[in-house]
Amino acid sequence: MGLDQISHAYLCYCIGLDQISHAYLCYCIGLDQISHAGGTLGIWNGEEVVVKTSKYKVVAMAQLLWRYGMDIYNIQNWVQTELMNDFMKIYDIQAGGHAYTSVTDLLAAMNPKFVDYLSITIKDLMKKEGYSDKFINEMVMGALRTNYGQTTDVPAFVGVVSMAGVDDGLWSVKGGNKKVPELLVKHAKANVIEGEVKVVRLVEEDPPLYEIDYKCKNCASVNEIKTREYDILVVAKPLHPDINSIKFEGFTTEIKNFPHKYHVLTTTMIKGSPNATYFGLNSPDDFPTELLTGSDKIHFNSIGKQKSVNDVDGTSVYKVFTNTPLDKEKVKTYFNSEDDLRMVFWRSYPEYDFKADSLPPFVLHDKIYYVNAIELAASAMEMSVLSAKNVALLAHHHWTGNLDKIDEPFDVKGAADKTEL
Ligand SMILES: CC(C)=CCC/C(C)=C/CC/C(C)=C/CSC[C@H](N)C(=O)O
Repeated sequence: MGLDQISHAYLCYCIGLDQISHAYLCYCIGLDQISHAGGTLGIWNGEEVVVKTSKYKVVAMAQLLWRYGMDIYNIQNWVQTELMNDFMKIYDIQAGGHAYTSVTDLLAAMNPKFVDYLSITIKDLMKKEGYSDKFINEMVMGALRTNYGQTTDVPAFVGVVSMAGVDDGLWSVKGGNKKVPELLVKHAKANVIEGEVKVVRLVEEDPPLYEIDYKCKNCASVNEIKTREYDILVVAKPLHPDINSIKFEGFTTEIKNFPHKYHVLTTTMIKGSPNATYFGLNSPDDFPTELLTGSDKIHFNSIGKQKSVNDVDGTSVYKVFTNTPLDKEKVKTYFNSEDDLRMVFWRSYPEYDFKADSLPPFVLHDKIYYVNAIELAASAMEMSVLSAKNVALLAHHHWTGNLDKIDEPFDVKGAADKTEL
């Protein structure tokens, strides 16, 4: 999961407080919001900024209507209203205790169309829906390059999530996204043991008993290996050969890594001033808050002006996403001055270059669960949250034998009568 600075209010839902305003819930667990309203958007085609919006919402809408016609209005009705409402059904579904063993069944419970969206590209789907090439090649491509470092050839589900990720109403968590897991751990009163799991061993079969060997982080000897026993395990790390170092031992059916590739992204944070001349702008102040790019021929994916996690102004920090490392020459091209620069290479999310019709399951073995199965449909912290809740419900139902809540199609209309968790 790539943790971006932007997130949706309903994240807070995952601690099980629902049905009231999500912003209020964030407040309840001690999370404040930072608004990103008043930001501007630009699209760079490699030669010029083809569109740059005003900080005033009405003017910005008029500018986008001028360039993209009704597509800009239709996308809001379709993604931000229609599909988002379907997506939000998951909160009623999970409040009713329903859980799913496969990603496709979980998506189908929100809207069966979401499953179809795994096997058509966003480009083809949007063409079918009547969107223009200009809109797809600039706006949809720009959103995908900034959110996933990829193009409009990705499956449509991750494509629509990406479009939701450039919505005007996004906000970020004051203090940084790290506050979310920190507070969840606190509210769950979990006993956190810091260490790196090396081996998962099946020691007894029915009911299963697992032994974990882990490299202890805070032990006197750094390389000390400790062992503990568990009845239920949750894997929340991609099972991919480049990322995973956990060995599964003693299983009759082997637990293997999955073959899907992860996208290697370079994120460079630069404290400085953008080179207005290079981008054909009058001054660095004209640089848009978020500059997207409309082609995979352009070296950078996006440049975004960052808001401090503590909501203080005037930081002049820009985040540059590139698919290859950003060298000194390119930094000089894009920026006039550079007071500080930090660069990270990381496997940020899956490479969505496959037909997503054979996704990993949520259940790897009796009472071993896999949260990361969801990110092959779409990576986002909101997706991880609902996957985590699904896995928690599955574990609870398997433990208590409440199997009729698993993989049952869900009637959203009757949801209100059924909530019981
Ligand atoms: C419209 C539909 C079907 C769903 C939208 C709900 C949703 C998951 C919104 C998240 C949008 C968002 C903030 C995306 C950011 S991109 C993800 C990021 N690169 C990551 O890997 O976490």
